[in-house]
Amino acid sequence: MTIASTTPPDLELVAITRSFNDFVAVDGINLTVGRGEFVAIMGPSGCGKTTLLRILAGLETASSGQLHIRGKDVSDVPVNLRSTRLVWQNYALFPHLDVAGNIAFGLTLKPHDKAVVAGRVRAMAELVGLTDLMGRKISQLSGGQKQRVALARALVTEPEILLLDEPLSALDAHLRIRMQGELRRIQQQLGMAFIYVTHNQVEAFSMADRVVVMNKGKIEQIDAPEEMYARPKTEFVARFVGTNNLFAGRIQEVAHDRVIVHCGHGQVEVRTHDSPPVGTPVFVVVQADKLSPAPTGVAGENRLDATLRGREYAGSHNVYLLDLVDGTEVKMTVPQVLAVEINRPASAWFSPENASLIRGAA
Ligand SMILES: Nc1ncnc2c1ncn2[C@@H]1O[C@H](COP(=O)(O)OP(=O)(O)OP(=O)(O)O)[C@@H](O)[C@H]1O
Repeated sequence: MTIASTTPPDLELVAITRSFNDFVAVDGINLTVGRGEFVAIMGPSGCGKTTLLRILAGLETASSGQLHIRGKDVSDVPVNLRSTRLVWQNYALFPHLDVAGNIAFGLTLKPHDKAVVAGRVRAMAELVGLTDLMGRKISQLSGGQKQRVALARALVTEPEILLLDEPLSALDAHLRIRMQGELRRIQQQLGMAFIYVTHNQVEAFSMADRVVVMNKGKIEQIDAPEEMYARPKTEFVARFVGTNNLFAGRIQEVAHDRVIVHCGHGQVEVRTHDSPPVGTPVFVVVQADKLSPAPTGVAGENRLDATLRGREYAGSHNVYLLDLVDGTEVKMTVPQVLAVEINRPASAWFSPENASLIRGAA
């Protein structure tokens, strides 16, 4: 008889909650992170991202719930014995030590053979691209180089999971994009799970295998970036992620995959096999880049007759702000400049295939 061996996930959170007096900062979080997965956590300021990361690092204790790393309950394991390491934006490097000394620091906390330390430091320096700077003082490094040192110092201890709290936010836009690619390469090379807290959606969506959106201490949605972007599941996520338009209405008719929604400005058709029943309040969600200018005076499906309120020039595209008759504000993103004046009528339309439904408030 053979016993099936199952590999436990790198991380498993079960109903993790953290309260500060009466205030619940992290509220019943359930999350499983598979082996070597890159998970980004996003959410507005104060939603509990950092508190959650600190609980994983052992810097904060959960009020209740269970925390397993590779199948072991580590809820009571102190920070210095956790197999997690935290990297954050204020590198917290030692100015009196050089690059090599900073990287080696993590290893000096436990007894290690000198040759082993030197070998591991060299390997980490190579991994993060610091080999030529080992003798430099920290004050002689750029922001990007300092972040590499902080990363190497965390990785040299061979954690099972790396936790990153806004690690790139102190870098300029150009360097940030470069470091995003570097971080992803390092993560894949090591096959290590990364839990990455960021305010930056582009960063989260371009790097992560899955994105977690938090709101008021709870998880709103966990999904692959493409899925989260194309099919937000709650009103909060639809408003938080990307540039979505939301039209409030009620399901009026359902016929196979053809769903008619009665909205404040008129009827909208959506193609979906997954419609709630007639009468249900919903939001029709359409991304701003799925709207196109509609010719004037031509009737058509999902036509939005509006007034142009403004235009924002965004380099590669233009964002047009439209007001519908019921006051709903709409954003339309198009590459071209339209021949329409502010405060004059403008029309847009979208295909029923490019709209999705989420449940609205009852
Ligand atoms: N030690 C503490 N005592 C009391 N309240 C706290 C404490 N630590 C955090 N909080 C509160 O818990 C909530 C969540 O804070 P947290 O730092 O986790 O949010 P965040 O999502 O990381 O925010 P930001 O994006 O601004 O860093 C906030 O309202 C914060 O004020």
